[in-house]
Amino acid sequence: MGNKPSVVMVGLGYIGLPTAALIASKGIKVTGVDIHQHVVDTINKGEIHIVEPDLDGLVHHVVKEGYLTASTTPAEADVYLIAVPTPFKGDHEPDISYVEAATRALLPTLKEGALVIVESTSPVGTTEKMQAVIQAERPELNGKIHMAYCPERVLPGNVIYELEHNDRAIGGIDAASTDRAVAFYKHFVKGELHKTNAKTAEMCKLVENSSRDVQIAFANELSMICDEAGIDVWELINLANKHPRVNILQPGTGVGGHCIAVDPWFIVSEFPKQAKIIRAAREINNYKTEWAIEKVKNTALQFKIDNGRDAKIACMGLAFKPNIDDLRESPALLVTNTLVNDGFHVLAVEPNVNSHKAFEIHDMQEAVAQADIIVYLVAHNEFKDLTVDKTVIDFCNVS
Ligand SMILES: NC(=O)C1=CN([C@@H]2O[C@H](COP(=O)(O)OP(=O)(O)OC[C@H]3O[C@@H](n4cnc5c(N)ncnc54)[C@H](O)[C@@H]3O)[C@@H](O)[C@H]2O)C=CC1
Ligand SMILES: CC(=O)N[C@@H]1[C@@H](OP(=O)(O)OP(=O)(O)OC[C@H]2O[C@@H](n3ccc(=O)[nH]c3=O)[C@H](O)[C@@H]2O)O[C@H](C(=O)O)[C@@H](O)[C@@H]1O
Repeated sequence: MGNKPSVVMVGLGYIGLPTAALIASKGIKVTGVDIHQHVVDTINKGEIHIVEPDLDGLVHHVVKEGYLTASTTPAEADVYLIAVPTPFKGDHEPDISYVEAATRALLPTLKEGALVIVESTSPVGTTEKMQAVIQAERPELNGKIHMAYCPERVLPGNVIYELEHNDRAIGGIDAASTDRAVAFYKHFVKGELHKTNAKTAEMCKLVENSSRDVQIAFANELSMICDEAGIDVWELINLANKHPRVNILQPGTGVGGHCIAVDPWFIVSEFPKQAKIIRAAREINNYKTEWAIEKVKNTALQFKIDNGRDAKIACMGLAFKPNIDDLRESPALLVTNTLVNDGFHVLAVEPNVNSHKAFEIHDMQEAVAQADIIVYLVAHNEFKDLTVDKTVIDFCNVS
């Protein structure tokens, strides 16, 4: 490997594309690989298929300069990175079939001295399993390639900055692999690079997201206790956080997105007897969404008893968290969908999205004027300046 390695990035989604573009921006030749032809074609035009601030300019630049090209098949390279999906299947079992398919796709191009890095969030032991796949299919490379796991920690919406500046945990299958991977990340990461082994790095990623899930579950549990007790949970948390060693997170409509709501299950499914708090947190955060649905329904039914007609309910926000347009695994969307499907009169509002296949998206002011009940599901900035003199149900401290 010369000073600047050649790189293949397998998977060109929310993680793979920004990472490939950042590496390419350092003057390193990157081949991005994706199974979807339209993804490859879009990138080769210097355009992007996902929404992330500042990504379009970066991709346009590195494609134009010839440092990033996309393809449906891998080329031979010094370093291979894998950033394909790792969803769960069935009863919350991790599905590593995409990582295995990506690993198998690399097999024909692997050469002695190559470094293979898994970045996909993965259950503990995945990197060793992929090592076994390579050993079985290319036994002549045994002991002659390096492998490591390096999880991604970026926050959607701030990916380009965090990719470069976050610290990283890097765990090889052996010390030499760790050192190789650290040397590689030094080309484009300014954060500290912390050495460990593959299993610890795999668990580290799962633990980071589980820790946040547990902390949010505590806040959500408090919100339901306070509702029963007639206490303002936001005031309570604010007061409790004045303690020098207390830092409670914010309750909401539930926990969404395709990571924090997924990754803790990878620990629970592998360690079902031990992972009691982690499982409880997942259940509490899911229950918070059901609880919210019941609360809205009960308020609407009481409105009907009092007024002799159906309530018009403005559902304020559909995204999985504030100030983004991402609706994946969104508790707010689940609340809105459930109310619509159960026959309630819903006016859906989402300032960051123009249209939705299941229902009309209403103008914010128009919905507030028309509605009888205003339900704040996501704390979008746009909602904070609204003046509302109707019944308000606020799950996210907007009002
Ligand atoms: N999106 C996020 O904010 C974060 C995601 N992660 C993890 O990173 C991994 C990737 O996630 P995203 O980039 O969000 O997923 P994504 O769904 O946006 O992108 C994955 C890409 O991989 C492609 N792909 C699937 N199988 C392939 C194969 N065999 N060969 C080549 N390409 C293939 C898909 O077509 C897709 O374009 C997951 O494990 C996720 O949990 C980790 C931290 C943050
Ligand atoms: C430990 C951690 O902060 N992980 C990050 C997380 O990104 P994500 O955008 O999913 O996290 P988030 O901002 O906490 O939002 C998750 C969900 O939790 C909710 N949420 C968040 C904080 C809070 O106090 N209360 C609350 O209810 C949000 O509304 C949202 O529905 O998961 C990412 C991932 O793994 O994909 C990871 O890279 C990010 O660094």
